[in-house]
Amino acid sequence: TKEPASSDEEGRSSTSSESDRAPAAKKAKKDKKDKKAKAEPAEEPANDDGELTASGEEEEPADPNALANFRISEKLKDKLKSKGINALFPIQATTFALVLDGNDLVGRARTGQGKTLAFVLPILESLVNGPHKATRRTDYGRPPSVLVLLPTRELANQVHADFEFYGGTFGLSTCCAYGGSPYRPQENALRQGVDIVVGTPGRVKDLIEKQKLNLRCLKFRVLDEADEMLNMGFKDDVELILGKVEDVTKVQTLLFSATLPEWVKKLSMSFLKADRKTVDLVGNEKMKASASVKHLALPCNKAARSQIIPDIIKCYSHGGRTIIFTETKESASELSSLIPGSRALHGDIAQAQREVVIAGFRSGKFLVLVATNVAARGLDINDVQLIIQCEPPRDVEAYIHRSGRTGRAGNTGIAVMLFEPRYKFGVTRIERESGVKFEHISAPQPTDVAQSAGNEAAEAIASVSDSVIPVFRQQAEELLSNSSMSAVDLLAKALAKAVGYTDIKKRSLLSSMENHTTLHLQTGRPLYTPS
Ligand SMILES: Nc1ncnc2c1ncn2[C@@H]1O[C@H](COP(=O)(O)OP(=O)(O)OP(=O)(O)O)[C@@H](O)[C@H]1O
Repeated sequence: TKEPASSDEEGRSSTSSESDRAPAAKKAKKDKKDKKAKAEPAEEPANDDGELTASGEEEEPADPNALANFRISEKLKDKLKSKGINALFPIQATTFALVLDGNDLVGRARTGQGKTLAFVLPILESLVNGPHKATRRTDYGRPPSVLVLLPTRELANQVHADFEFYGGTFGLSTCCAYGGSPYRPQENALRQGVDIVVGTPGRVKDLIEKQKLNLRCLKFRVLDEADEMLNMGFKDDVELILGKVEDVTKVQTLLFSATLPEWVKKLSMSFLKADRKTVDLVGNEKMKASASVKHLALPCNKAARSQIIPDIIKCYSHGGRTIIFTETKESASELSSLIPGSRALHGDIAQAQREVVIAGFRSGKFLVLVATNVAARGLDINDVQLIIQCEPPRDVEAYIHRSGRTGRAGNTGIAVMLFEPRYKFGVTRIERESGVKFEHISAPQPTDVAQSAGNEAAEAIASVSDSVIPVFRQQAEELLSNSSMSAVDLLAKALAKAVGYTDIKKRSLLSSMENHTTLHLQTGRPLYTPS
């Protein structure tokens, strides 16, 4: 298998048939947008199996993407509403009927636009109320009806959780099959029979070869983030798994990603039916990365990274979560040891520990994750406000997916990319290939950072109980009477000390090095060099 912990996992508007064809930190205020999807062609309401209704009355009738306008059963609608989902996002609205009506599909939309539910919802409806209802097995020991392949274990877990949550409402069972975890529970579940298997290619291949996983009753196979599976060396495994399905006419194949490089196109030509549909909500638009993310570039020497990153976090994370991406596992571990309160995540960390780290980050036990590309794809974690990339990544897809961990589901976010001043061409390359227009900023100056820390300290004072006053009053009075300063100046000093400042240092605007000063020289007349 290619999944041992050592193999690092760093590793969409037109619908057509393929056969046819430093700004000041204060300025960067978080503004939550309306999460509602904007108008995309919605389907005709339909009735199915007596369970589905399409009254349109309980939703906002004006919204063509309201749940009521789709063949979604009441049970599932209730589940969606319990998560605050009242309308489909454009990628979901555009693909729903295509999948439910039995088509193979290639779906592409920018990061954070809801591609997961774009396949989860129609698959569930198809199995329970749609075309696959009649032939779906429900007996003990049944082989799965759905196989979803994803590049990383964390992502497999996340998609598994969605299928469990939404599929559970119909009594469908799901098994998550990924490497680095014991075989036994996965094999037991498969022996008893499951409806949906979500997994990473290495482990899925192993289970097939050990004859624990049988694909003969498959109705759906889904490839999510297919290009990353190629990057991680899963090409052969993916092709082998797809090739295991004997009667491809009975299987629907769905392929979703925010990026569609060449291999993915080839894959879709070889494994999807000739009359497959393509829904590409990115298309030839220049901007391939998330448009709800503010993309910033900041010059920073390698040596200054650990000094500057905490300050970037203070200025731009607005108290939310931050993910820092490094190019190597070593630098992820090293940087995390230098940034207080952060944890590392990469492919050399044991699987059980990786799960603890992700769970801790999701629940807010710690707010800064230092990760390799293992966290670049698909991860959907609430309130990630800031992404920092320590250097321009080698390929543009990595930039698009990493920066897409923020600004999800209609929210905004900030992505800061650091670069060595002498390698500025890396920024130009990402700009050219992704369509992102970076705003160039310089390192937050210590005064900016101190100011935002001071604001926090001033807010924190409100939470201090009055019980401290009698204890500290005498010192405060002595301080005031012995000093020539005003009470306000003394309080300012006390605030500074409370947030750890005894002095304000300068920082270079060019390299972010501390105690370096940037000089801007101008002459009144042209200078000619001997050359
Ligand atoms: N119709 C909807 N209304 C509101 N929120 C939604 C809707 N659909 C999905 N979401 C939420 O949007 C977030 C992003 O969804 P998802 O992870 O599927 O995005 P994605 O397109 O797969 O992104 P990526 O390319 O990064 O994997 C999730 O938190 C999801 O719950």
